[in-house]
Amino acid sequence: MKIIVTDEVTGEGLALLQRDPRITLDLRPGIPREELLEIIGGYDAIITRSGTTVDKALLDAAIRLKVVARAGVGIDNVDVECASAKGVIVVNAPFGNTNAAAEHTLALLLAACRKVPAAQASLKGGDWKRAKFTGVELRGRTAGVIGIGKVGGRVAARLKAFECEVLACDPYVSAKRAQDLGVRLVDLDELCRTCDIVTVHTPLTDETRGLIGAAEIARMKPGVILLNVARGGILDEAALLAGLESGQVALAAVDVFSEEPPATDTLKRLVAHERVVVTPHLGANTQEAQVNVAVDVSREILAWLDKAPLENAVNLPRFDAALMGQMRPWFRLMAILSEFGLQLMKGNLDRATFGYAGGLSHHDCTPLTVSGLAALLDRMVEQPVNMVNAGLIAEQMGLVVEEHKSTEGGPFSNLVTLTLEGGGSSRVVAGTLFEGTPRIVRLRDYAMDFTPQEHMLLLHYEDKPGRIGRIGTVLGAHDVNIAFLNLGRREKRGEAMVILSVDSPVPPAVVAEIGRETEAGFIKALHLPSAAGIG
Ligand SMILES: NC(=O)c1ccc[n+]([C@@H]2O[C@H](COP(=O)([O-])OP(=O)(O)OC[C@H]3O[C@@H](n4cnc5c(N)ncnc54)[C@H](O)[C@@H]3O)[C@@H](O)[C@H]2O)c1
Ligand SMILES: O=C(O)[C@H](O)COP(=O)(O)O
Repeated sequence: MKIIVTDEVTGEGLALLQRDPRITLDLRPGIPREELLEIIGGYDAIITRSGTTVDKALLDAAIRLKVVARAGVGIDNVDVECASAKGVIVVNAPFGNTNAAAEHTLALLLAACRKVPAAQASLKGGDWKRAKFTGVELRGRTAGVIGIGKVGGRVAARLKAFECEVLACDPYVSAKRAQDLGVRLVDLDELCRTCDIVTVHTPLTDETRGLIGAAEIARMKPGVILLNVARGGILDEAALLAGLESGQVALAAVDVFSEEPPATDTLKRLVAHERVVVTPHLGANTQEAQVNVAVDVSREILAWLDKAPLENAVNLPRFDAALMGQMRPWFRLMAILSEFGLQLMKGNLDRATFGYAGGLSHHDCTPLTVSGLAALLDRMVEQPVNMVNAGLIAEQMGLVVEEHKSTEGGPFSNLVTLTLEGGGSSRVVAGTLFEGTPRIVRLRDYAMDFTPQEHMLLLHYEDKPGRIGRIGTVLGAHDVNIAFLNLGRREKRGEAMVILSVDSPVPPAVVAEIGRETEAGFIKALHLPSAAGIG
């Protein structure tokens, strides 16, 4: 696996990858965009921070790319939708820099309140001035935290330690979350009207862009203190500058900008404003956080290589790690059933129904459905399909996907049934695991029992003496060795479903000959790479 690292990601955290003989790691922090576009096609994974824009143009050029790993939490620099459509997994490190960002928020707030940067510059410049740098205290003030997720929650707790009354606005958290943090949940309007300090800690989304703009600032208390250590643009920068210039905003602290580095006139004036404390997106820049996030994304990449569950994939359906662990042995059966069913289909596939019976039905079987669907579609469409893009591709194709559950598995403690419908017909194939090995136990309405193999021959005919002998004779005459045979039928001399596994592919002419010899109503040679553990 070839991995390119395009931002400053600490080597200590990447050691896990460097030690792995399967991996070649190219450290190219700060690589110019044009050069990256030229070489990205040779890489399987990219590790970034906020400094690299992983947009459609980059993803289009990244023909080999499997994983985008963001060594940090914010993924607004990654076109996740485009990555998903291409089946590229996007992972991040959502927890590793939380504390660093929360501490930095408080560092900036205190620095702004006590005029630390200006006082330091004055002293280092040779002055000894004190009155000019008289500050304000946090104790007794009302602070409003917008977004009480991982960072905002920690900021709220720290503000309380400074004896602030803390209000929070977050429409997506439970009352219990606010209660546990000891903060009062209010709406944005009340927060704006009542707080002395307002700090934003939401992700940057269409909903939060400009969440605090001119109208909100105008509603705030004169002399309000504003902070943005989340993402540039949540706190509208032009409105903030106007608020500072009018005196409505007394102090501000900004770590993040809508354009980094800040280049527009507004941003330059904001950075230069004497009542603003600024840092160049340093919220996550602690030694601890940088090791954390680098280790976290390295683990995710190794998990991907080992086909183990990913914990922080942002565009994989989110499954509990324990559930994925339990479901993993079933993935191969899902691939086999899908491949088997699809090879029996005649027309276009309109509907795929995944049925789970017995013990399995007590679990969330979505991982199985998604992996079965991915296996189906991977054989139907040209682009690679995996659990990331399977749902999207099914939707684009107009394929109806259904899941049914029943506690009743008949003689089986667990049973998976795949029904494929299309072109006016349907195909049913069911299987289970015996001691961890996939077995097919039903074809259409015939009870069967066989371990699927790479090369198989399936026939349906009227059961008469000598037919199996003829199959053996024809195959023998063409040097095709039979490994196993299983026959399913409902009554003596009735119709029979016969499946044979053979050591080598059965040529089409031999298939036709067996069909004639046995007067088969249906005969098909099947090739199941997934049964051989391939694909
Ligand atoms: N400056 C830095 O270096 C740095 C470091 C870490 C995180 N961050 C940024 O901090 C922000 C928060 O990160 P996090 O890990 O706490 O994320 P998180 O997902 O844990 O929390 C975000 C919270 O915002 C809330 N939210 C979403 N939309 C909202 C809205 N319209 N109004 C109010 N609340 C809303 C969510 O419900 C959630 O509770 C992100 O933007 C992240 O990128 C910056
Ligand atoms: O989203 C994040 O994790 C923080 O903003 C940190 O970004 P960075 O990794 O570019 O410092």
